[in-house]
Amino acid sequence: MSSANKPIGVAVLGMGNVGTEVVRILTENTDDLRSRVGAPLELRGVAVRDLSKKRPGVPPELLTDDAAALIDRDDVDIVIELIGGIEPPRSHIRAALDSGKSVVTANKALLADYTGELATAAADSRADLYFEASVAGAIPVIRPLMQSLAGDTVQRVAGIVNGTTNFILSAMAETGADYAETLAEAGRLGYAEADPTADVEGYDAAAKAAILASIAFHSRVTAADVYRQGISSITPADLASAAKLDCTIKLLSICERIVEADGTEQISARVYPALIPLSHPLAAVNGAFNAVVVEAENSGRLMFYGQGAGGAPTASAVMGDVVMAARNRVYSGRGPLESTYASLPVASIATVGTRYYVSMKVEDRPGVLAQVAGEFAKRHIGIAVVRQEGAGDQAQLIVVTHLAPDGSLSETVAALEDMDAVTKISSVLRLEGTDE
Ligand SMILES: NC(=O)C1=CN([C@@H]2O[C@H](COP(=O)(O)OP(=O)(O)OC[C@H]3O[C@@H](n4cnc5c(N)ncnc54)[C@H](O)[C@@H]3O)[C@@H](O)[C@H]2O)C=CC1
Ligand SMILES: N[C@@H](CC=O)C(=O)O
Ligand code: NA
Repeated sequence: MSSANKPIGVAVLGMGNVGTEVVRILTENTDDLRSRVGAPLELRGVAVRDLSKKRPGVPPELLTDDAAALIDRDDVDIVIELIGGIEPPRSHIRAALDSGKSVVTANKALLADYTGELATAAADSRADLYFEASVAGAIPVIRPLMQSLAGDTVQRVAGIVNGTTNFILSAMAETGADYAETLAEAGRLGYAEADPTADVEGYDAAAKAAILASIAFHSRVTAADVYRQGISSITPADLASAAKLDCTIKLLSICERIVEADGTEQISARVYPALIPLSHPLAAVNGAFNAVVVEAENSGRLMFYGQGAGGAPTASAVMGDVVMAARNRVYSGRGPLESTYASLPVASIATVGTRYYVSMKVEDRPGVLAQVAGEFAKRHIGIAVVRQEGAGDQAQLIVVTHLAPDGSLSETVAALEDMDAVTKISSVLRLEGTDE
């Protein structure tokens, strides 16, 4: 048998939402995959946690609960990690890479903090580490950033990168659906993480922002570098208020190159729910769909859109990586290596400027509006819109600002909280996607 025909042995770790679909594609599409790779892709085994669970369509002799032994087999060339979380995936991936096996993973939580370690292990043993599925599910975004845009200078990567929260916010905005029920449905549909706190508190989107920023800006950004705020405090009242301003609310992930007047550069990486105008392209991204807008110096603006979560869409991205890794083994190629030469520092959120929406309960009496406006004016924050909703005890004052530094806005909110006439700060949200 020539080396071009030698089978490539594949091991799958984890058979949940994504693993089940990957095993299905590997077993259903063997002929096409063989033609595309240039050699048969042979499934050697599937590591699962519970051997007693029925797995229709999977030959029982392929199932094992000993992932380490499966990885160690001589006839395994590519390890597909779909367990999720830090351990045991980190140890399994290290074991595979250290022994020269290629790894494909969808594990953004792990990559956000350990890409450095894993990429070094891959480089040392000349193995490949692919992770297209880790950001925005089916949407090709890692490969475009790492390869297609490798000759350009990326300025901004921003968008919606968490399907679960987008599914929840879309349902709340469209039908007034209940937050908890919609989250449970996202779990049933295979969108949510094993612990959905990762989704709703923005950890998942922050991990993805860290991965995107690292690649886009050739630097090492970890999850802890990303400013993060989730959607658990967004209320139906916020969405209704946003609608009155011709806006909707989306959980945004924003990675930007900040260039100071003296030419020094920093990265801003942040995740938060924000109002965006209904006319903005991201406002039309609903359900578990994701969209990523990339702006680079020479390419201009590029928009990537598609299914950001779910078993089959995510498996599509995993399988694209598996074919790449397999071809590299057949034809002695190499996948792209980590690039961190720029080592740009990450800016503090306090220095980042955005527009704000502040909603507060105030006493309904003369002079309050002037007092509130005065606190914004003291810190040189311009007000674009002031609106009162309701009256008496229910009076709600909405203030939308012009561009303001995060630090000044935080000081203003603290001062408003101290005012007798302000009984409650109901929400402080950012407003993105407008011209100023
Ligand atoms: N579900 C989705 O839409 C997407 C998921 N991902 C990522 O893909 C990975 C897998 O996600 P899902 O399939 O949704 O998770 P899941 O929780 O449905 O599946 C994980 C599976 O791994 C099994 N498992 C746990 N410990 C194990 C062990 N020690 N050995 C073998 N199996 C073990 C669990 O029993 C479970 O069946 C995660 O890293 C997730 O963040 C990435 C993009 C989208
Ligand atoms: N839980 C994640 C799954 C895909 O990455 C999400 O909802 O986006
Ligand atoms: Na992707």
